[in-house]
Amino acid sequence: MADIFIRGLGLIGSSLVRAIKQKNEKLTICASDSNLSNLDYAKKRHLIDETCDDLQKATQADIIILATPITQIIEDIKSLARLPLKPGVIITDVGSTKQTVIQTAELLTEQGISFVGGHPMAGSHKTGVQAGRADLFENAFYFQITTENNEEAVVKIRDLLSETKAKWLRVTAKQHDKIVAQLSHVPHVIASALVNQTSEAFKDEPLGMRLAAGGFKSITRIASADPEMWTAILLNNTNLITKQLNEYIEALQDIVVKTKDKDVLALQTFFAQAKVKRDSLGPEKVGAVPNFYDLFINIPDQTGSLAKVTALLTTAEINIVNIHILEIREEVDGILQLTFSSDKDYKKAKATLLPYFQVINRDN
Ligand SMILES: NC(=O)c1ccc[n+]([C@@H]2O[C@H](COP(=O)([O-])OP(=O)(O)OC[C@H]3O[C@@H](n4cnc5c(N)ncnc54)[C@H](O)[C@@H]3O)[C@@H](O)[C@H]2O)c1
Ligand SMILES: O=C(O)C(=O)C[C@]1(C(=O)O)C=C[C@@H](O)C=C1
Repeated sequence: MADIFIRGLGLIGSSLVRAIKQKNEKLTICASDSNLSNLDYAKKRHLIDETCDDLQKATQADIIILATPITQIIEDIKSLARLPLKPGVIITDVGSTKQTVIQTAELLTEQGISFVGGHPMAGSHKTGVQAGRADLFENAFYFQITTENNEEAVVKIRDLLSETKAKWLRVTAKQHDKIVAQLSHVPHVIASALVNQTSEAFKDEPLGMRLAAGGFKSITRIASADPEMWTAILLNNTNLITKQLNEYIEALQDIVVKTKDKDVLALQTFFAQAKVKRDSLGPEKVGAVPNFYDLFINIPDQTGSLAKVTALLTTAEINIVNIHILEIREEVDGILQLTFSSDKDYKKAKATLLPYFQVINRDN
C-alpha cells in the first residue's frame, strides 16, 4: 500500500517524484507507466518504491498524480471515477490544457472527491524518466485550477510538491487555456511548421538544413518535443489554438504586404515593437534543464585556428558542449559555433577568446 500513486513516469512525472522524495523519502510511491523501462530505471534509483500495472492500485493511495499525455489523463479520470477510491484521496494532474480535464473531473468532484487541476509551466523538448530533475520547476509558475471546494486539497498539493520550488498560481481553467494557447501551444505549432516548411524549401539544396545556426535553432528547439503529447494538446484546446493561430497568420500576411511595399517605417516599427516587448521579459531563470549558450566567432582560414580555440578553452577549463563549423571558404574567415551549457561558461569563453578572435554575437 503506497501513499502516492502516479501514472506516467516521464519528464514531468519523474521530476515530481524526485522532488517528493527529496522532501520526504519515507513517503511511498507506486508508479504505473506503459513504458516498463521507465519503471525499471526509477525503481533502481529508488525514485519509486513499487510498480503498479493498473489503476486498481490507485484505490489504496492518499494522493493520485496523473502525468501522462492529456488524452490518457482524461481516460484515467473517467476510470478512477468508477473505482472505490480511499476516503479523503486527492487527485491531481499535470496536463498542459485544463478545460477538458476539469470538465471530466466533475465525474469525481460530484462524488465529493477532491481534484486539483495542475500544470507546471516549465519543461523541455526532452521526454522520459531520465530527463526528469527535482529542480525542473524551480522559479517556474505552477498553475493550479480554481474549482469549488478544492482549497484544502490545493494547499496539500503545494506542501507535497514544495521541493519543486515552483511559484504557485491559481487561475480558472478558461483563463489558463487562453494564456497557454498563446504562450506555449501556438509557439509549438509555429516551430514545427517552420521546420517542415524549411525542410521542404531545401528539398533540392542538400547543404540547407545542415547550415542552420543559432537563430533557426533557438526558434525551433521546441519542434523536437513529443508528437503524441502535442497532438493531445491540440485536440484539447482546439478553439483557442485555432483562433490564435489565425490571428498569427494575419500578422504574417501583414508583414508580407509591408515587405513587398518596402515600407521602411512600418518594418522598423514592427521589429522595434517586438524588441521592446522581448527585451522586457528579462533573462531566462526558469528550471534547471540546461539551456544552451551559443558563441559564434570568426576564425581565419589558417592551419591551427581551430586548435588554438580549443587550446585556449581547455587552458581556461571551460567545458564545450558542442563545436560546429558553419562556414569555411578558402581565403575567407569561417564561422565557428561553440555551445556551452551555462551562461557562466559562455561569458568566460567569450572573454578568453576576444583578444584573439572576432566574436560575432551581439549578445545574449
Ligand atoms: N514536456 C513538457 O514540457 C511539459 C510541461 C508541463 C506539462 N506537461 C504535460 O505533462 C504530461 C506528461 O508529459 P511529459 O513531458 O512528462 O511526457 P513524457 O513522454 O516524458 O512522459 C509521459 C509518460 O506517460 C507514459 N504513458 C503514456 N501513456 C500511458 C498509459 N496509457 N499508461 C501509463 N503510462 C503511459 C509514457 O510511457 C511516458 O513515460 C503531459 O500531459 C504534458 O502535456 C509537459
Ligand atoms: O521549454 C520547453 O521545451 C517547453 O516547451 C515547455 C513548455 C512551454 O513553455 O511551452 C511546454 C509545454 C508545457 O505545458 C509547459 C511548458
